[in-house]
Amino acid sequence: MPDSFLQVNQLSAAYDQHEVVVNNVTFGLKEGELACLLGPSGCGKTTILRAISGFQSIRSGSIYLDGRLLSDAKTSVPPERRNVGMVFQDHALFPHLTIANNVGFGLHQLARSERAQRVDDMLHLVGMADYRNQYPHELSGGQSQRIALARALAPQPKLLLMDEPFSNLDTALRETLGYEVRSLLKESGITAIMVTHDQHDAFALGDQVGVMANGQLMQWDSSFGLYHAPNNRFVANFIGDGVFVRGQMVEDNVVITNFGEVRGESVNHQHIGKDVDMLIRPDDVKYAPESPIRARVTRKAFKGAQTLYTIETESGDTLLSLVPSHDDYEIGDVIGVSIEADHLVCFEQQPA
Ligand SMILES: Nc1ncnc2c1ncn2[C@@H]1O[C@H](COP(=O)(O)OP(=O)(O)OP(=O)(O)O)[C@@H](O)[C@H]1O
Repeated sequence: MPDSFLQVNQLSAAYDQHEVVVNNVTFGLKEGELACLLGPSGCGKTTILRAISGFQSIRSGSIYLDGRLLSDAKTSVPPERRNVGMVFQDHALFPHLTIANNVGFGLHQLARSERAQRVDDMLHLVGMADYRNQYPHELSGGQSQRIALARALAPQPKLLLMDEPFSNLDTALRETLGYEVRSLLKESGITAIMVTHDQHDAFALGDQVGVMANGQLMQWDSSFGLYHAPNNRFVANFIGDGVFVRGQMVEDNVVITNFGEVRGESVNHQHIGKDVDMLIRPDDVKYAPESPIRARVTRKAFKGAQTLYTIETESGDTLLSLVPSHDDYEIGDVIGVSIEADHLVCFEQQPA
């Protein structure tokens, strides 16, 4: 039985005779939540959306929406009966229809006056009411994406799927539009999944984020959980910056490294007494002039408010350190740092 509003259970999917491209994926989404699917190109994100929308049959597993079975190995409710809306990367607006007719396109079942009212509501919702009589070629990329969103929301779907909706937009616009879309979905209580390549988008927008690799879901968690408690090396490497240092977990919350003891709350306890590779994030490495841990700056990347330094400790370990950019150091400078890791993220040590 489904536990969540959208429940995807052990989903596997393949194209024709090809091997599976989505492998045993399970996740649940509560009503009104926005999830982001994140992962490298070709890892199966779009295929999951296609399976949920009904354009892709599934090999095994099941998909339930609001308690209703949409897909399993034997069942496939047709896309138009799923009550699922889609927004694509390229907007896919109909060029020969006005903006109003684009938005009203999926509303043929409504009476004319009701349809006009719904179109009007949707155009107001996305702040595009003044454009109703214009044509898609007269709109900017961001405006087109708003219309694509209005069109997908017009039939009042139970679930909205968005496949890289901002990828053709410049950084400033994608950020603004991202927040707009999130608040709009929250206001309307719409449950949604957004596929993205961009972890900043995923972190900023998703209530839940799924990280995928090679057709598998590596972790389904909050952004905080993915960053601070990645449950495998792939997620640790893929999410955020960081380096692995070698050490030994001597107690639950203590790892001894070549440059000293690091304390923090352990997120994987099974390594006590073992050699480990420990993840250290740049925000764990604080500038501390008096600290006995001395390190030489080997690289710097100015990021505006902060500078990301690559540093090498006297013990020969490489670390990253994020320092407010008011403190400016040159390559070759030796600085003091302290390691303040709230969480100890350790994995079984790999051969050097
Ligand atoms: N129509 C198809 N026929 C055969 N294989 C396909 C088809 N569409 C996608 N694939 C393959 O399925 C795998 C997953 O593709 P999918 O589009 O789901 O990945 P993705 O994570 O969305 O990638 P991207 O981020 O590049 O869009 C890839 O290896 C891809 O080559």
